[in-house]
Amino acid sequence: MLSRRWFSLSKAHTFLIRMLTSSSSGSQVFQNMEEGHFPIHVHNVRSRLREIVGASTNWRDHVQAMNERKALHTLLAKTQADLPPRKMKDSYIEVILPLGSQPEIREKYLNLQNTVRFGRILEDLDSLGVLICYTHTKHEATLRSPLSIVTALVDKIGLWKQHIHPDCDIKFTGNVSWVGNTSMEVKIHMLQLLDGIYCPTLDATFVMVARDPENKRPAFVNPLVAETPEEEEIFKEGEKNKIRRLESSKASLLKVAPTADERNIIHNIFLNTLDSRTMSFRSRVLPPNSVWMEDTALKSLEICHPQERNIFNRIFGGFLMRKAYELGWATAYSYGNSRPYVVAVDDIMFQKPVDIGSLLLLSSKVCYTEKNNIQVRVHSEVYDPNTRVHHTTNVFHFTFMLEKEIPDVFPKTYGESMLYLDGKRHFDSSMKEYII
Ligand SMILES: CCCCCCCCCCCCCC(=O)SCCNC(=O)CCNC(=O)[C@H](O)C(C)(C)COP(=O)(O)OP(=O)(O)OC[C@H]1O[C@@H](n2cnc3c(N)ncnc32)[C@H](O)[C@@H]1OP(=O)(O)O
Repeated sequence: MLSRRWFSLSKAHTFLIRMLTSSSSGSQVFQNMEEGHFPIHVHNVRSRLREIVGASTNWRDHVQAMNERKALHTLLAKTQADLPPRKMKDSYIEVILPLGSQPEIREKYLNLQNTVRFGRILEDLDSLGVLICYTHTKHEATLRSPLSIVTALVDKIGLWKQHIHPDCDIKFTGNVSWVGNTSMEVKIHMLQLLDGIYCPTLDATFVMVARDPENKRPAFVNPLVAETPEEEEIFKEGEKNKIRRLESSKASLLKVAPTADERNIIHNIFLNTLDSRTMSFRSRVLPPNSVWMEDTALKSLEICHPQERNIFNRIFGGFLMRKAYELGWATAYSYGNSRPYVVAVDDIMFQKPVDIGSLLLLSSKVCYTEKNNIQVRVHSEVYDPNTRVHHTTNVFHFTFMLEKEIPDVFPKTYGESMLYLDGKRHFDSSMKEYII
């Protein structure tokens, strides 16, 4: 049996979890229920989003629906100061996924190991994150929002439970936790009803960006005010997250050389994989119980049909995450020959929207291993067969844990060595918060 311990929670985070677990009915951080807000059924999240944006339910009407949105330009604020400030509780939402009380919805979420398909949870988190942002930016006077709110980044998703049960109710709670000029950080918690108590199962942090009605330019969002010291702390954490993201982007291995320690790691790998019988820098041998990174690759192709569209007639970010996750899971499974459990997802940047009709190529590799843990990277790009041009749309990072010991992965080329170091950075950052 694998053991995982809850570890290193920030003060603000501990506060939220304490509040969320304090009663069997799942008492809220905010008292919105008293003000007439009830939990939303998960099925209604998408229909609410459609209503807010005025999206078509039939693909044949999508051009007309988008044209109607153009008229909403007049509702955009000229400056952020023109928009009324919001509190954290204003965007607080609870959503119920009643896997226990409504068995008919289980099948969509079920996997062969009799647990919940994590890819489906990723989809729900993404839709909910967007709904939370629309609630924050709600304009009392208008039904339709002029904003197109898109997912820019999945900063981190961490799991506290190894199993998500397919027959127990799930509750998601979340709110906007930090706001910039046009971007919003959203924190979502997922809890599962076990023996009458909602237990923390997963925490997620997303960054969403508001754009104009045609999704062409950034648009201002309402400022956020913190009401209590706890909320101030949550807001400060959002500020720190932004700085951390900027710093790690500056230190990206695509821009700067590895650190001295990292260079040593790579050189040691190089020395350990040289054939000592030859006096050559070219002949490489794989140490026992290890695998070359190039031999871990799996690929898949998706044709992006209208069915997978989001409310802005582009491909739904949750769908992209589910597909990438499932390929990443299969990569970890075939590498380790035993069932992988997802531990963390981090730093999924949505660099470019994916158009309907695109050919989406996903390629996955094991890029770092430590004990029985595997770090998998999935690269996604769209390919235009007419021009033969490729565009990267996302890079996904998944941390898995396996029940059995696994072989070590070894990079062979310089490029693979950078993937190895990048994988190690993501793994180490996940491990700061989660002990496996
Ligand atoms: C219709 C029926 C179907 C129904 C189905 C319903 C399903 C439900 C669907 C629900 C919908 C589900 C949702 C979906 O499916 S959304 C689909 C998935 N997401 C995308 O396609 C987005 C693709 N990416 C882009 O379009 C651009 O890269 C964006 C727009 C994101 C940024 O563009 P650009 O780089 O040019 O932006 P900027 O320089 O002007 O900066 C603007 C602001 O953005 C901040 N920023 C930028 N990047 C990041 C980052 N990585 N981390 C943190 N922050 C970031 C930046 O700091 C600044 O903030 P601020 O300083 O202003 O505060």
